[in-house]
Amino acid sequence: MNGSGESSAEQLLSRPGVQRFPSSRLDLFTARGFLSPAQCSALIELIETNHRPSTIADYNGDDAFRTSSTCDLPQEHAVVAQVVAALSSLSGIDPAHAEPLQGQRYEVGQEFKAHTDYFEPASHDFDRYCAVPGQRTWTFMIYLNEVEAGGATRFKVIDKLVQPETGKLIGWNNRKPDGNPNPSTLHHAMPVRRGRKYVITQWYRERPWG
Ligand SMILES: O=C(O)CCC(=O)C(=O)O
Ligand SMILES: [Fe+2]
Repeated sequence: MNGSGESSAEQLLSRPGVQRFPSSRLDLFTARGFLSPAQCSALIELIETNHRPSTIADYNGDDAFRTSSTCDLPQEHAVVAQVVAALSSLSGIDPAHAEPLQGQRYEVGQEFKAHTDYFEPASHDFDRYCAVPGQRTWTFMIYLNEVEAGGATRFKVIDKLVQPETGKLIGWNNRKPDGNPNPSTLHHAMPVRRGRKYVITQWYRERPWG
């Protein structure tokens, strides 16, 4: 178990079904069927019963930048505990470094415009978000359903589009090999055009969450 919030290609690829996207600019991995349809429906139910408008760190003046709803998933719920443990076992990262697992719901027209998950080191809010747990290291996101139309995650710099699929995981390293934030992780949750989209996200930090 890794105590620095760090995973690796070797660790992730040791699990059957994990694939690496070929790119020298970014460490990006996918795994289909990481969660079962039953686990996905249980998580959708939790998101449906407890969500609020999403927010962003470092507000940029665009009220339409992130229009989804967010759910702080209850850690004591069995399926949430299972997912946290499964992601820790996949990544090799100590769950103490995990932020609380979050769910997102996107309705038709909702999106999260192009952004990176790390906090800008020079930003106003850096200390507020990172003083205790440090920077975000890895992101793991799981799609909980098939969206009728739209809702893909687009990695603009490497020109990769990931389509939502029940139980499919994507994960990436937010830093470059030298440890600095990697701008090639820029991604856009494209607007849903028909249906709804549900995802959960696990962000890991350099130090224990708290
Ligand atoms: O919903 C997606 O496809 C991406 C979500 C995302 O990038 C985020 O919540 O940081
Ligand atoms: Fe993101």
